[in-house]
Amino acid sequence: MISLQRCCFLQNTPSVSGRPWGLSHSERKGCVLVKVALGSNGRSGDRTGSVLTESNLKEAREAEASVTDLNAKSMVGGGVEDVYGEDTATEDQQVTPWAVSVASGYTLLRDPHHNKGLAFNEKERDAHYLRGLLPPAVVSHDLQVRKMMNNIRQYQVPLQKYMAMMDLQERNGKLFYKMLIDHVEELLPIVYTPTVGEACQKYGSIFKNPQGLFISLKEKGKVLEVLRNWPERRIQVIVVTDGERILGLGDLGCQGMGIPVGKLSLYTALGGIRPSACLPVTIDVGTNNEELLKDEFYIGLRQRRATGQEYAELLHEFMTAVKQNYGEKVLIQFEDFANHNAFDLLAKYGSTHLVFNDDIQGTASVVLAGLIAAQKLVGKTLADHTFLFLGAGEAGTGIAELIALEISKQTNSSLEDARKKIWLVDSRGLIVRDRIESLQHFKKPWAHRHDHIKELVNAVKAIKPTVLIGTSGVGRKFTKDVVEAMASINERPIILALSNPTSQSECTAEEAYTWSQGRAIFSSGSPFDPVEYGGKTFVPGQANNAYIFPGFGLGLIIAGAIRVHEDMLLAASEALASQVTEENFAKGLIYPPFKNIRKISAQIAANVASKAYELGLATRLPQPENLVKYAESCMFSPAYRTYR
Ligand SMILES: NC(=O)C1=CN([C@@H]2O[C@H](COP(=O)(O)OP(=O)(O)OC[C@H]3O[C@@H](n4cnc5c(N)ncnc54)[C@H](OP(=O)(O)O)[C@@H]3O)[C@@H](O)[C@H]2O)C=CC1
Ligand SMILES: CC(=O)C(=O)O
Ligand SMILES: [Mg+2]
Repeated sequence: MISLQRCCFLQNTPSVSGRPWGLSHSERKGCVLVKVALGSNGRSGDRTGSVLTESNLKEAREAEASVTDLNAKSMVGGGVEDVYGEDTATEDQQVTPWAVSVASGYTLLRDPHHNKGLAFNEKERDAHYLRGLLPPAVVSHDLQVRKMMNNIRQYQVPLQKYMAMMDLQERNGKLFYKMLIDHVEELLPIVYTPTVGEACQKYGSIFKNPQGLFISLKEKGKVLEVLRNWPERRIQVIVVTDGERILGLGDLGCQGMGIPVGKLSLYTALGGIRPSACLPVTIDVGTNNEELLKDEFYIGLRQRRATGQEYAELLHEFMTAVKQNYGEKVLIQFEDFANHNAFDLLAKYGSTHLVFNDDIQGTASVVLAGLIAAQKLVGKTLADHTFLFLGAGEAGTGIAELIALEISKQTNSSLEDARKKIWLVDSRGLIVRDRIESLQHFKKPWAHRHDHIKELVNAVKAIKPTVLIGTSGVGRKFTKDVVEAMASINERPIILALSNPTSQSECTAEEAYTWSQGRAIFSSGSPFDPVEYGGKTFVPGQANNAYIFPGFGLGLIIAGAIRVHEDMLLAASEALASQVTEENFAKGLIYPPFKNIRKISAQIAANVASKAYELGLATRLPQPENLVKYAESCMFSPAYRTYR
């Protein structure tokens, strides 16, 4: 049967009568209703497949005709009859949420997947009932980008730029992605760190339309149904957070949604995954953030975080439902979970699902790439270095473990031996053997024999690291003393201040270069502008997992990988390191610029896919001959399509 009661989008509906929207103009006249074929259980049928068939089209037309009749009752005396009862409706009066679904005319202009705005050509304006809905000018995609960039640049406040970009994403997806691809270095700090951090802090106030799925404790027992409410069926990548450790900003509860949304827009712009294949998810189990719990604009569950069995059950239901709904090969990226859950989730689902923890694994891969590249600048192999971390959580121990793995492979030594050159400091000081009993499990491998040291500067003086890495989530911990100590030990100290957003960075680029008299090789998690020091310009690099996860995910997808393996992380690091050019090295950079990121992502994807084939974890057979070309050919293009 045809129902007027349910809302669904027909933009993916295969053409009926050769037209993309299914109904003729006369059929659409006054069209304001959704036409959804209901299954026997009353649920809508395949919402992305052929919703309208020839047999139910007749019914749809009849249904529409009855509405056209209603619309015809416009009153002559200036008023229009309130046929929908909108003027008289009150909250306690039950009404049906009728909605529009046909992607042509006014609706087409509001469909972000197909809207082209002023770029609709004359023929399309005729064929798709756009006449009068647009001003006469027809402009190119490029001009649209120039205009939007001009608009965005007028805003002084980064959050305004962020909101303008989110509005654009909802209005015209292809324009959003073209802008992001063409101006990646300028826009990355807006849609991603640091601005996305502020957006999450204020997400309740700026929230307009759902950009992803919210799965809260209220949905326990119904997660599969919730997944089915998402309009797209062919999901390939899910980024999921529970909002407990959003960047270095702590527990932002449900408002962490900005992170999966931002990460997935990078999956598309940087890694070429189709936007419709991306699903942002926030699991809401409450928040321990008292300010948010008191905030009238907070959009999440107003309760303290569920833990233990209640937490585990919701997560398990989600993981099971994802596999059931999207199959074995959907990639689930865990993002910004607190470390007391992150390691356990990765271990629990690593053998049953295609899962990847970006904070543990993606960060590790990007830092290892930078260190491999840095060999050219400092003339040392990885095994020649001594590493000291401030912060021994997901990022810190994740990076440490991958460095140790690479050293052990390079030197043919055991992992235990390789770990000996790596030291970590947490909030209580240097991690040493005496503390082993009280350490969380992921810190234990790093508890080497040494006297207890509380202060970082003293740890630097005692351990004499050649590489100092900040993963504490706490800003300004690389003080003048600390940087000067690094500079007194090393001709070219490697200093990576990875914590995000900028406010949490362990030091600024200016501090690193100034306090080391311009000798530091510096990169940070959030971007810093170039710095003038001693008559020279220093260009800081950005050590951010955004270099890795888009290409990594693309590699898994093109190979049809079913599991993530640590050797794939090493393969991604090698690919990224190999993209650093002599020109980059000459500027002191250990990462290539983001402006070439799609090319870089294709290289990473090819290396990761190749490793998946080698490990027998790939299911897409036969293996494409040229994986780089294949990866490039699979990438989403933001070019407009021409409509019949
Ligand atoms: N650049 C990038 O690509 C990435 C950056 N990050 C950033 O790294 C930061 C940390 O993330 P993550 O590892 O997941 O967080 P975790 O919470 O897992 O780890 C934080 C670690 O820092 C330690 N710490 C906290 N305060 C201090 C302090 N004052 N002195 C010394 N150590 C301290 C904690 O110690 P204790 O264990 O004692 O509490 C803990 O070991 C965040 O800001 C995040 O944004 C994360 C992933 C990627
Ligand atoms: C970059 C990132 O993943 C983080 O800061 O958490
Ligand atoms: Mg993260």
